[in-house]
Amino acid sequence: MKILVINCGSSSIKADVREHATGAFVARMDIERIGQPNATLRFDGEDVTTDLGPVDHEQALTKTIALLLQRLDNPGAIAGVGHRVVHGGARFTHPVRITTEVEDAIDELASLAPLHNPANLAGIRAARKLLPDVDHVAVFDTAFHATLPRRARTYALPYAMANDPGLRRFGFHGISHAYVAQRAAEFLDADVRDLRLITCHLGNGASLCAVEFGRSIETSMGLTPLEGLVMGTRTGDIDPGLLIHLMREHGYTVEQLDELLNRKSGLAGLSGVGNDLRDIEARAADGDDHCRLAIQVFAHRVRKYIGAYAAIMGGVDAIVFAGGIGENSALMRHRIAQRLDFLGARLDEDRNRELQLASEQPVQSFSTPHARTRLLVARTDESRAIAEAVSKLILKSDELTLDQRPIPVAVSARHVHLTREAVESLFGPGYELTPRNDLSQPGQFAAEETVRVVGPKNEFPAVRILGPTRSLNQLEISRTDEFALGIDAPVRASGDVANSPGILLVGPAGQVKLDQGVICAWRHIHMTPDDAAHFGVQDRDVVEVAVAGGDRDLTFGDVLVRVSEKYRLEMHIDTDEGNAANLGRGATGTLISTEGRAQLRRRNTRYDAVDPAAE
Ligand SMILES: Nc1ncnc2c1ncn2[C@@H]1O[C@H](COP(=O)(O)OP(=O)(O)O)[C@@H](O)[C@H]1O
Ligand SMILES: CC(=O)OP(=O)(O)O
Ligand SMILES: [Mg+2]
Repeated sequence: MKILVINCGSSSIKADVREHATGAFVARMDIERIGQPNATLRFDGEDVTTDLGPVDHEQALTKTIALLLQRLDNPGAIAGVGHRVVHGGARFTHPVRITTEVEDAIDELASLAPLHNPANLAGIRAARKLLPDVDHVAVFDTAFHATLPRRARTYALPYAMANDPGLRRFGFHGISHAYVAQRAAEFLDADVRDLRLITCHLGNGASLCAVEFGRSIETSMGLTPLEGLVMGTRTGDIDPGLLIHLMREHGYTVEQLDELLNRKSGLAGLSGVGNDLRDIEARAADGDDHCRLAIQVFAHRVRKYIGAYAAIMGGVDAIVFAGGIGENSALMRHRIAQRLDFLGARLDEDRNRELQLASEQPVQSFSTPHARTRLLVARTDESRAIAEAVSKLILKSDELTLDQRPIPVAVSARHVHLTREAVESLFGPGYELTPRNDLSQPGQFAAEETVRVVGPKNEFPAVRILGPTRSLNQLEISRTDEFALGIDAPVRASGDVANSPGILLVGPAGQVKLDQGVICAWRHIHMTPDDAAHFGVQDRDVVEVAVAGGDRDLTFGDVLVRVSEKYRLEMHIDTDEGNAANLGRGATGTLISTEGRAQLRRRNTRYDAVDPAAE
């Protein structure tokens, strides 16, 4: 199976055709200087370049894709196209098939990755037009960091802002960090799940990642790819007070700050000779002080982060360098890795200087033989990682696609459903409930009205009524509520109230004593027949759902599937279950397994005692 991988940068396009089983390159094409008077095209790393004239991403791809495919024996063999997308926001935590709706979502994130997402999207749109008959898959830089614990991904802003799922630290270069961590583990003959690694992706963009037992737990980029290390043209960390100062005292506008921090700073800004470290190193060797300073500030920042990440993980088994700078600059590696002996990492100067990566040796060590912490260089290969993700998704969906549609999770607080009769007894004859807000399930609403619920031990003064009225009264509470009320409620599917305990409800116009109807709701997923077909499940199946919400990942067993045309895809859990998984109320929209994808496993158990008419 051949996969075309497209990585559109702001001024470049890299397009590779890879054989998915071996990762071998079948053909490759590099286009550079897009947006300048003369963009250039080069195939298979050859020395000859062809001029393309002044082209944008779409024009460049339109002119060249056919030429690239002509270089294949069988151009029709392309099974799928993978696109690197830098910002996937809170929504995209695993690779997805691209639809127009996914394109729009990528577009909405453009302001958070101004150097990247617009270019990524231009490439996607052009490629989908040129190759309309194959699957296009977006693979996100942010996805690997979906496991960042809350303490690492939260900015210390006022709580409501800090808790906004769109205002967190996301992290980038995840495709590379994950790939490099895996390769390093193989080199060390260990399982990545047993290792604490610091991966240093030092390219034009640069970031570090603490990969603890296979998962990203801290990374240097944040909401945008601007936080953290010094980069080719980006500042990395800077006192936010400096921005306020520039705005107040020097009248900087938003556009000017964006330009300054993203495009005019970093190695290019300090050195004054551009963002290519090779040029900067050459000038520094000739005594240029600006270039020396650029190198010192860059290396100092990386060292600082390495120390921090070792502290966070309580130690480190290997520090892995990758990216154009990490793989090629022995000088920069030396500056960064010298005097790390206190961490158990002792640099071998000769090995560092002589080290050359090759395709047969994509990972090499440059620490002294018995160092406790290994120093490694690993060749990163984002396009191979993307090709693997795309082929995995295509192969999987050819079997049974169980994992693509994320399932929103809603946490239900205690509430009550009432019959028309009960509403009239509590609020007066002819009384109609007043809708307060719509619920996600079509036609359902939370009412303005509440009732007092009186249990043997305690009472709840105001329990929300959910409308419209139903054929049965039903009070849904959590296990914790049971203790408070002093009542033993069984775990039941909605509508299945036979032999459940009763309770006293009190309203402004009267009270209703229920003989039965108090249940602890059986966690369940509402879905349409289309969702059910997608997941390969039927109404009343019992499944397992893995959630990665807060920093308390959890797999829920015994989740009941409810299928109806009237439903919308959503899983309902109660407050105890939500707290156990650290899920914010209604906040976390998707279910993901520990691998970063929703997981829905069919089990043999079927539950047949539910009355389908009750809901
Ligand atoms: N031999 C080398 N010595 C020093 N720096 C190098 C060398 N080769 C590449 N680089 C640097 O690597 C950086 C580009 O890294 P790369 O990972 O290719 O960038 P991108 O993020 O655009 O993919 C540039 O700063 C370049 O100067
Ligand atoms: C996210 C990022 O900085 O990517 P790149 O290194 O390709 O600029
Ligand atoms: Mg890069």
